[in-house]
Amino acid sequence: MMDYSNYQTTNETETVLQAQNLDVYYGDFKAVRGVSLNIPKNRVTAFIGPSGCGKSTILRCFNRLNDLIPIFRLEGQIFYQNKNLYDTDVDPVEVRRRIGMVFQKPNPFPKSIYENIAYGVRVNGLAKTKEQMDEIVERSLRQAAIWDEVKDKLGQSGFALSGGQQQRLCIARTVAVNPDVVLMDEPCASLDPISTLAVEDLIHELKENYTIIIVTHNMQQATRVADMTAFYNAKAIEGGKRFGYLVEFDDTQTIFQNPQEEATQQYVSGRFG
Ligand SMILES: Nc1ncnc2c1ncn2[C@@H]1O[C@H](COP(=O)(O)OP(=O)(O)OP(=O)(O)O)[C@@H](O)[C@H]1O
Repeated sequence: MMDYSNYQTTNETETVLQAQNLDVYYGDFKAVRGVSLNIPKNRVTAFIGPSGCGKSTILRCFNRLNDLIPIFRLEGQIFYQNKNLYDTDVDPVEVRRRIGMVFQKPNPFPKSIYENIAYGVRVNGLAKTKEQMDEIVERSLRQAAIWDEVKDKLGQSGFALSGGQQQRLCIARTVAVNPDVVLMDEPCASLDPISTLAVEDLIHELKENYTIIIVTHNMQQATRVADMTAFYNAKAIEGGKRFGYLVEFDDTQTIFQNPQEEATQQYVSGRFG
């Protein structure tokens, strides 16, 4: 298996997250094997690959979200700014503030638009006054390119928005607590094409301030939004199970136009399986 932990990208930049020889187990089942890669700062990295190759599993390892699954176990290391994320003195709640997550289905809180943003800001003690809170709410909604659509109805329920607006509200909620990294697990999977383009435009803008990792099944989307692309594959083992592994990680253009591995070539050209 290829080891990309020392891989230098052509868009050379600082590394924010580094996975080293990552194995992930669900109970006795080793779902992901031997993943090593560096995630570059202020870039968009896409994870692509067939169903079950472990894209979401690996993504969730980066903010310790799998800790919530009792049978989950990880071997190997993940370093976040050179600190092992799984060290015993690391607080997973603080990890999830600094490494935020946007899910496949928009999941606003059953609260007002304003409160969807204010809640996390308040819990994290990031606003001292009402004015500061108002400022953070506005700035976050502006960053998520939804301010103009909601500024006159901040008191209305988040559920009253369209799916695409709800997803941008969830992105605003994520950036409101000043993360470094935003993980996105198929963020456009439940959106129509217009909303998808709005979220993709937003991803372009967000990378100025944040590092983004996006899982996507849509290869055009990877070519539109990602600087780097990691292609994972799944290999069959005894008992009808499959494990996921990293096949190739490179600039998006190289992955789509001139990959090193035959399997990558087949996947990106749609000749797969
Ligand atoms: N909570 C869980 N408990 C047990 N096994 C799990 C759990 N979550 C994922 N798996 C297994 O881990 C493997 C990787 O799943 P994962 O969802 O990470 O893949 P994926 O590439 O994101 O797939 P998809 O593209 O279909 O979302 C699969 O074999 C899956 O069945």
